[in-house]
Amino acid sequence: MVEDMKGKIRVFCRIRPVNRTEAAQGGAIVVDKIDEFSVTIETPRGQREFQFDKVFSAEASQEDLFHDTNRLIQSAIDGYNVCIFAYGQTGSGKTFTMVGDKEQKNPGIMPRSFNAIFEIIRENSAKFEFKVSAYMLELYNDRLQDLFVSQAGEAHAQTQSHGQARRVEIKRNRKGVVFAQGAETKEASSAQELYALFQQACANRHISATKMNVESSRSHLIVGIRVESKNLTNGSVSTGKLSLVDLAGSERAAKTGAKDHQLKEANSINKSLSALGDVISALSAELPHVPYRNSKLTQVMQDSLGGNAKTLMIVNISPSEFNLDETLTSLIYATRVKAITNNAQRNVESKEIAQLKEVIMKLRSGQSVEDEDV
Ligand SMILES: Nc1ncnc2c1ncn2[C@@H]1O[C@H](COP(=O)(O)OP(=O)(O)OP(=O)(O)O)[C@@H](O)[C@H]1O
Repeated sequence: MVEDMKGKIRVFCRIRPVNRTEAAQGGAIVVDKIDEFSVTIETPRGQREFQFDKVFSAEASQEDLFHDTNRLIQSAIDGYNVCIFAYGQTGSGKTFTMVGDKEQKNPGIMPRSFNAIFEIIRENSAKFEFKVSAYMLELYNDRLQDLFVSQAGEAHAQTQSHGQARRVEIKRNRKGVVFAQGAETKEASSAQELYALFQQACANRHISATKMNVESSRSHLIVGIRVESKNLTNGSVSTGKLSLVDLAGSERAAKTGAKDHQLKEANSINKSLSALGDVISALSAELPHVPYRNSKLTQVMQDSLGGNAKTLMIVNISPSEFNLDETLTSLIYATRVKAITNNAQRNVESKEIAQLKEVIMKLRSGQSVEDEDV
């Protein structure tokens, strides 16, 4: 059974507090939240106003933001394909929003989602049986890295298997849901376990960044959580996916003074983000061809943009005059995303289909099948 729900991608705008560099420069504050849905920006050519599904001021807490995000976690458990992603220039607060601060005094959407998933599971455990599994990837210079495979481990595996590192490839199933073929998927039975997996992934991300002598925030971080729930009354099985994406910064190379490998990296980030921009333009203009295949990032996000997902974009911006150009660009970009329509579908299979799939799995793995299995 598939339940359809057409809807626009929702876009939140979050303004971060003025930082020390900006304060030291003494630049003016040019961004203002004028009501719950509107933000203005003072440009040399006059004031411009932008509307979003919600605007969060610099005073908004992580709880405030999650309060408005929480419903999507329930949707993922109900069998929808959900994507939440943060977009914005470097230092605009994407990682703060998605992950939180380093000490986790102010956890962001990812750790809060882990807790919320298992809270909902606990509340429904009398009627449903749940299975939660996750994959965690980073995308750097258009290369996908499985964050459950440590760099050191991979180097070892490469020598062991004559240089054959496992490749992660982005594929789509019959229903158009994206999955990462070749990526390790790990099960978690509590929020703590899921968070421990996330920490392991972050540690591997850090190792890989150090080896390449780059900041880990120069890569895109993709966390995919699959929630399978079996209705104990009628045996139907629903499968939802929650994708949480912390994109790399969107600033121009010229301003940051990037050189050599930094330039290559900035170009690659710009390439993937501009491919994302092209996809967004094509979708918002309802063009017949959408160039998803132009980068790995757009392939990863294919089902979240114009696909079958319920998607939320959080555009993070700086309030300061110093970042005026980038902020304006981000706001224009986010406005285009708002125009994209997705067709959210709930993935539920009847008891009979779920049983048949189990039988096929057993047969494929060489197990015997009993009469009562069919
Ligand atoms: N809403 C906020 N409240 C308090 N501090 C914030 C907020 N947003 C961002 N910060 C702080 O600003 C700094 C930069 O934020 P963050 O690292 O999240 O930016 P980013 O957009 O992820 O940058 P990059 O693209 O380089 O990864 C961090 O020290 C972060 O803790």
